[in-house]
Amino acid sequence: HAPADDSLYIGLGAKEGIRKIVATFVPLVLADARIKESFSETDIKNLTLRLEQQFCVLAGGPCEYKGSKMTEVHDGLNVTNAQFNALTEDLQIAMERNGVPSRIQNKLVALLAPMQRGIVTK
Ligand code: HEM
Repeated sequence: HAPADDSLYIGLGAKEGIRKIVATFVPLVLADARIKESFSETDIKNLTLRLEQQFCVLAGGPCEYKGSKMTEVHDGLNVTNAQFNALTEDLQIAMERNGVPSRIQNKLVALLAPMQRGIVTK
């Protein structure tokens, strides 16, 4: 079969680029008054690792996501659309700060959008 399209993965800076984006993203989330409360009992090291894996897989990179299903993880957190948008905004800021072109930023955000249905429960 045809090789996987890894142009987004490359655009994000491959494994090291994704690591840096997540390393910027997580502290932004934890400082964001709109959503930080949700993460008060979260294992941040685990969250960081899972986000790296998930973004890598979504971008077409050579990774495996070994976390839980999005519906299971976020069930009971009462996540709102506004919170989903706040988190997405933080991700865009994180990508911006790491020099990711907006065309590439938009591609990752577009891949996250369909997850909204499984994450937002309120
Ligand atoms: C595109 C949107 C989102 C994505 C891709 C995403 C992705 C993830 C991933 C990969 C994990 C780790 C799963 C694991 O440990 O196995 C996680 C955990 C978590 N997410 Fe999200 N998430 C999103 C939106 C949100 C929003 C909007 C909130 C709340 C404001 C939220 C709150 C949490 C919390 C609290 C945890 C940790 C749960 C725990 O420790 O049990 N997430 N998320």
